[in-house]
Amino acid sequence: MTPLIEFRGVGMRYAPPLRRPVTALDDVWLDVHAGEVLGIAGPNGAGKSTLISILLGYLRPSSGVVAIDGQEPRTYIQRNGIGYLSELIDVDPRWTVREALTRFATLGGVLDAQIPLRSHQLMEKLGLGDLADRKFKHLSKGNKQRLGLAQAMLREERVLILDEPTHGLDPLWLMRFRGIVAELRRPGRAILIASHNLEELERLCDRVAILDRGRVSRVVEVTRVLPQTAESLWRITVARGAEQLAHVFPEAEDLGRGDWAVYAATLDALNAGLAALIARGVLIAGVAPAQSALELEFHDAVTEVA
Ligand SMILES: Nc1ncnc2c1ncn2[C@@H]1O[C@H](COP(=O)(O)OP(=O)(O)OP(=O)(O)O)[C@@H](O)[C@H]1O
Repeated sequence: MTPLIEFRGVGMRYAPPLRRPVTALDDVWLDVHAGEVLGIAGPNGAGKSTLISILLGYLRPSSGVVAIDGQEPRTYIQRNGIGYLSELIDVDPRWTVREALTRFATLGGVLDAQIPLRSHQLMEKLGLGDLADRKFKHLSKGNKQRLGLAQAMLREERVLILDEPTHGLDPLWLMRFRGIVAELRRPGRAILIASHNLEELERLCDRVAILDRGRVSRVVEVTRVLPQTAESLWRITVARGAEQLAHVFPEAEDLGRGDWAVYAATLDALNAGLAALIARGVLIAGVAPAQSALELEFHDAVTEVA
């Protein structure tokens, strides 16, 4: 199956006047298929924004080829449009939420007759209904982010790019956002999410590309299967009987607030240890990997810069 988005040996070198050139992307190969949600992670300066700018047609790569549905990004976007949530949405501070959405819809080519209903639906979905007449300058950061999401969803584009989409969202909207992304999934659509929040990416994406200093260091298939490494670190939360821990897990480390870090080589060993603790009267309130599988991959993939 041909990917909907293709990066083929893409390089990007900035050459700012009077400053040393910077290689922001170096030989990037990446495919995103229709129906897929792909995460982009990487430390500061890894090249995430540059990659997105190239995909949006704002920048032309210095080398290699980027194609959306087999076309050069600008050509594809002129013909089909693209859903895009920028890291920080910025509009005329005097516009109300309704005005902003209407203008975005007009610019995006939504038919005039469909704009009121479409705007209304999205304002309701994103909890902006009561804020429809509030000016942009009076919106909180989270409200602005939800307005940004609404504008990115105005049209049923096949490509959706979300740059730090959960920035500023409160815990309630963070949870709702997962449902929104699930709803946005379509067999014919590719969704790209750039974020520093690995936990979010792990929940939302099928695969996560980890960028490090301009290169795709690795692409991680995200599964909800717990890591089965030779030696795994687990966080267990103990409601009662913590003094028993050292008998079963001699290297248990107190993380505070009832949380303990314990090593167990396998899931079987972990379960045997938990059973032994329960037999000793320990009341366990929670068990989770101390680091998620994606966090472990991220730390392995990203080399520390001295
Ligand atoms: N316009 C520019 N001119 C010169 N160098 C630039 C320019 N834009 C980005 N860079 C450099 O390119 C590299 C990649 O930057 P980019 O903004 O793409 O990274 P990022 O992964 O999005 O970082 P962050 O997580 O901090 O937003 C960095 O070294 C950055 O300093």
